[in-house]
Amino acid sequence: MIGRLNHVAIAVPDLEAASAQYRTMLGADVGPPQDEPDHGVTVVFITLPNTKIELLYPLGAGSPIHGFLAKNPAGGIHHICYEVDDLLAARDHLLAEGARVLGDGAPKIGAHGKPVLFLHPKDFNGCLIELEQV
Ligand SMILES: C[C@@H](C(=O)O)C(=O)SCCNC(=O)CCNC(=O)[C@H](O)C(C)(C)COP(=O)(O)OP(=O)(O)OC[C@H]1O[C@@H](n2cnc3c(N)ncnc32)[C@H](O)[C@@H]1OP(=O)(O)O
Ligand SMILES: [Co+2]
Repeated sequence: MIGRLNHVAIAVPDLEAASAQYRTMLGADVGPPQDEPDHGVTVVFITLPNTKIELLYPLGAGSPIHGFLAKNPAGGIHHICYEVDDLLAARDHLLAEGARVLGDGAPKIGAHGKPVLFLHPKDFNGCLIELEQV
């Protein structure tokens, strides 16, 4: 069911510093900050030859990454995103298997303009999973 790795997301305490570090120290192709108010985050995408890195910074008081950054003040890997062909079929399969789909179960439009869903980290070995329909 899951296909390619779309991105690995890293929550960071300073988006500008992290962007500059990837650009100058690691020599990466770093995009501009992009506010995602529906998701409560500002994101910066870094394009690698085989996948993307998503730097995450909280946006607004209700950001879902506030708790994570409080527990990990230096930042840390926040989620990984796998591509799927049919997000609703994937969701229904996962629910039938007993996995928890976060939020109300309805896909939201993600940072790439495609529908996304998140799966509870406690159901997947401590790793928050995002599924993106491609
Ligand atoms: C723009 C878009 C895109 O790419 O298109 C994005 O990625 S938006 C990316 C941001 N959006 C999201 O993350 C949406 C889905 N996320 C959520 O709904 C939330 O962040 C939850 C995953 C439910 C966590 O919420 P919250 O931190 O309030 O819950 P909590 O403190 O009660 O945490 C429950 C337990 O899960 C752990 N926990 C929390 N966040 C975690 C993470 N990212 N990875 C692994 N474990 C995590 C906590 O340490 C805690 O474990 P212990 O009990 O053992 O201490
Ligand atoms: Co993401």
